[in-house]
Amino acid sequence: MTSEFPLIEPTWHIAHQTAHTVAAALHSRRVPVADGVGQVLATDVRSLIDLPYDTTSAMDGWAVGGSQGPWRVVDGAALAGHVSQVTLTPKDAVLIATGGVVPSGTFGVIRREFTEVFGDGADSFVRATHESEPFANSHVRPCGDEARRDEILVPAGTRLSPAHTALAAMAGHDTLEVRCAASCEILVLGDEVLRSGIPRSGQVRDAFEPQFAAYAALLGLEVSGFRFIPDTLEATTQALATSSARVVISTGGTAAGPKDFLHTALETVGAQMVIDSIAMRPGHPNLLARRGDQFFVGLPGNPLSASLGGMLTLVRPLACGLLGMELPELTSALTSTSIKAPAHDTRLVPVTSQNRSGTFFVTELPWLNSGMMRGLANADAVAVIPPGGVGEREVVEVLALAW
Ligand SMILES: Nc1nc2c(c(=O)[nH]1)N[C@H]1C(S)=C(S)[C@@H](COP(=O)(O)OP(=O)(O)OC[C@H]3O[C@@H](n4cnc5c(N)ncnc54)[C@H](O)[C@@H]3O)O[C@H]1N2
Ligand code: MOO
Repeated sequence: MTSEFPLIEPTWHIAHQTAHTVAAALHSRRVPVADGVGQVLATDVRSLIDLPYDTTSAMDGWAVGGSQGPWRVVDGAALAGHVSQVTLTPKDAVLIATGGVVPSGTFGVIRREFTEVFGDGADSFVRATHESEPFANSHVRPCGDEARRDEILVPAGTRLSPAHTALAAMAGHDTLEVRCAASCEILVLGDEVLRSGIPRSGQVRDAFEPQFAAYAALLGLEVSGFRFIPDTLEATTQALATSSARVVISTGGTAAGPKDFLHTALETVGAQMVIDSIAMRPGHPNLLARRGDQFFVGLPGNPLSASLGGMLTLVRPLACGLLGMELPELTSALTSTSIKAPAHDTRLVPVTSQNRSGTFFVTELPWLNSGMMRGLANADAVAVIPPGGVGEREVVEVLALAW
């Protein structure tokens, strides 16, 4: 059987899509509902009840049986947590609390401050003091108003927010089925990288340790380790061979320089190339390889190339695929000025975006050399510029940042 891989220098769109397609969703596990926040839902959450379960009052006041008062006060107050057994006739009223189940025969509820009670004992009456209430079903929250039993409330593949877990609990769930996290290890290759202090001639401050563990976590990966690897074939091979993480991200060593060993090391450990460089700038040398169900993503040493070509183009869709989430969506915007791109490569461009009367305009930032981070640090989105570039006020695709 011949494999469709490796893809050598595919287009940016194919690389982005392929990194998602090759990842099969991981197993799932059951967690208490509150622990679901931040996790990715593995199965749809359906309502286990008609929500709300009861027809209740939205106000403290009086449930009345008809539109015309005064109404005689009857016993059997409908307080929250207590179901009144009363059946109201059109001339009856019963005390009701917010959240109380409305008795049968209720025409509507009048809030307490819009009423007056007169008489005493068995001859107590209530009258309305404002014309606005009651009306049919005033302040009544009908059963099933928010959802019907079995209705899908949160679809599988959603990263759960606090509001999602609250909704799931209100719909009767104690536990939720969420995706197991994909473990991830980050290997920083290179002799010249300095982990702290002021870089001197021949050195660069490492751009990856300060961002990638948190960045990978934002993508839903569970970072199990971070290792700095010297620039030798042995050390690189050894690092790849000993990593048991599901996703191994390396930085540096992707090009053809005298100390760029990544391709050879990947071959030595038996990894099969899936994507070998991408027709994009910056980020051309990014690669994706796999060994069984383990993925290796090789990012270039240049910080912007690693962020745009590696994290945004390969690692994010891969993480989404492993977590059973959709491929990150591309939206569209208009360019506020022309943006250049090479004749045969897609260019990823950090931009700022402005909403002008409902239309989004994107503007290219300065500082976009592949060794820089200042442009991306000031961006709120990334524009995907097709080969050849675009003019002013042209439609372009836009990717949201992960943060
Ligand atoms: N002859 C060729 N040379 C290069 C090519 C090519 O096709 N042919 N491609 C260029 C492109 S494009 C890129 S991108 C880089 C890729 O470089 P590598 O992945 O091999 O990475 P290094 O050579 O190790 O480093 C490149 C650059 O990045 C700096 N770096 C490395 N690690 C870090 C770090 N942790 N933090 C900050 N900066 C880092 C390093 O000092 C270099 O300046 O290759 C081009 N060359
Ligand atoms: O791909 Mo390199 O990132 O153009 O500098």
